[in-house]
Amino acid sequence: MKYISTRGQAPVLGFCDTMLAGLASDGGLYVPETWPQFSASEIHALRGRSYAEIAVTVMWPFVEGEIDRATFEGIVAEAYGTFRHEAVCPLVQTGANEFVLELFHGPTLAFKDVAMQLIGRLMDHVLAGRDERATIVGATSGDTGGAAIEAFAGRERTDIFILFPKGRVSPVQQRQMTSSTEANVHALAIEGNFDDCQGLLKDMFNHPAFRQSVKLSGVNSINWARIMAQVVYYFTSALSLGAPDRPVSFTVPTGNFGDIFAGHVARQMGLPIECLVIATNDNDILARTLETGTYEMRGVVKTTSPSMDIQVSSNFERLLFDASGRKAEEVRSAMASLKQSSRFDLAGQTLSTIRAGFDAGTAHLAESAATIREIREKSGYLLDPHTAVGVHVARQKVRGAAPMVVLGTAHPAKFPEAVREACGIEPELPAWLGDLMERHENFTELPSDLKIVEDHISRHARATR
Ligand SMILES: Cc1ncc(COP(=O)(O)O)c(C=O)c1O
Ligand SMILES: N[C@@H](CCOP(=O)(O)O)C(=O)O
Repeated sequence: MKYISTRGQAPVLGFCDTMLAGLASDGGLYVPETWPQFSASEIHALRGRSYAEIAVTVMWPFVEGEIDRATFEGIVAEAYGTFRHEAVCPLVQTGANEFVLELFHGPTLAFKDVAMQLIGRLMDHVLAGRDERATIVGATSGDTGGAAIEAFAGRERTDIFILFPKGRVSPVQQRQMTSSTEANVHALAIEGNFDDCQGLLKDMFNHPAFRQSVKLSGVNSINWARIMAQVVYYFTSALSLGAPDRPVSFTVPTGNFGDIFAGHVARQMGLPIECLVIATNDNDILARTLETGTYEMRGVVKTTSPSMDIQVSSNFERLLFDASGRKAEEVRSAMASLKQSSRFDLAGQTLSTIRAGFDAGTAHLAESAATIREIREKSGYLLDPHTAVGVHVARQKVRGAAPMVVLGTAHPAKFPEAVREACGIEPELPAWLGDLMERHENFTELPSDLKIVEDHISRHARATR
């Protein structure tokens, strides 16, 4: 498979170079040249297979020709062997026709583990084959950082620097990022919000001298490999609920639009998905965009679902590209307008295409707290505040007979305060993470200043030596 940039002005790359590049050199995001197709009978044949087997089949067209099949199978089996549930991503029924897809059985209790556990191993494999090193820089609103650190800690060929917004992540999320004892891990607390961290990251990618000198690579969902790994659980869950004979809908708690874009990819590949519902918290830029046709940034509001406190939703660019009929000039003009005036208008046809496949809704603070309480009372199930945003929105959007799957993006114990305030119960960390909050913290505080952050990374990255 070859990969092209959404802005149409970067070199066409194979899978390994796309994964190592992270962001395209023209500032765009890489997407596959075409969507692989799975027929109904090919999807049917996946029924009853293990998560790892389905993962290999679904991802193979994206990596074929670049990684040997047996090696890929070994890497996938090892990655999902780290999950503490035999099904890897199990489904739990929470309502009459409503299910939560638990994506938080990995090492850091967040859906990010699904992709990170794979990418850490894939990158190692590719870098070893080339005898190269890389410097991974990531921006996080809380969960990506912990999952990336867990996946890359102690790896010989990479150093990892994670930029997180100081004071805006939960204490559990912070400790997951700051308590590693490995020398290749660097947690950086940035004065600002997640958008500032992501802005710094994109500026580093758009700075060729720095990018080259540290051999910059990224593991945010701007990296295609992240999306590829997340496509798999749409297949596994839909299969469990009767696909391909019965369509399924998904509601996805959304911030950077990576997780829901993976659902779009699954649908483009042939999985019968009726509707993809975007669920936002009070940072509702995407819900407003679908309603008004204008993507317009406002300030970031602090909520109880901090990982979704985002305004610049990077992967929306990938959807824009696809929904416009893959017109790179339309994407370039939208992104130029966003940079200049913090807004852009969607072209009429692009907006209609998006509205045909997606719906969107918002859960305000009190609504997500009420949802945690209500589900706990009625079914005994404890939601984290991000998943609660999803369940609240899903319940406003139910239509037709298709089962509604809400993506359960984090374990409630990552956000004990918000859960306790909502329903009076303080969720506990699993025993194997029981000492997390006693572990020693190690991080560096930096201002939101590109030069200062780049200098810090250059001084500590081994790839520069
Ligand atoms: C717990 C949780 N839920 C939802 C999201 C939103 O996912 P995405 O950024 O892929 O839209 C995130 C962050 O990415 C998260 O950490
Ligand atoms: N919510 C995310 C923000 C970054 O998202 P990513 O999917 O692009 O890595 C987080 O938890 O950091």
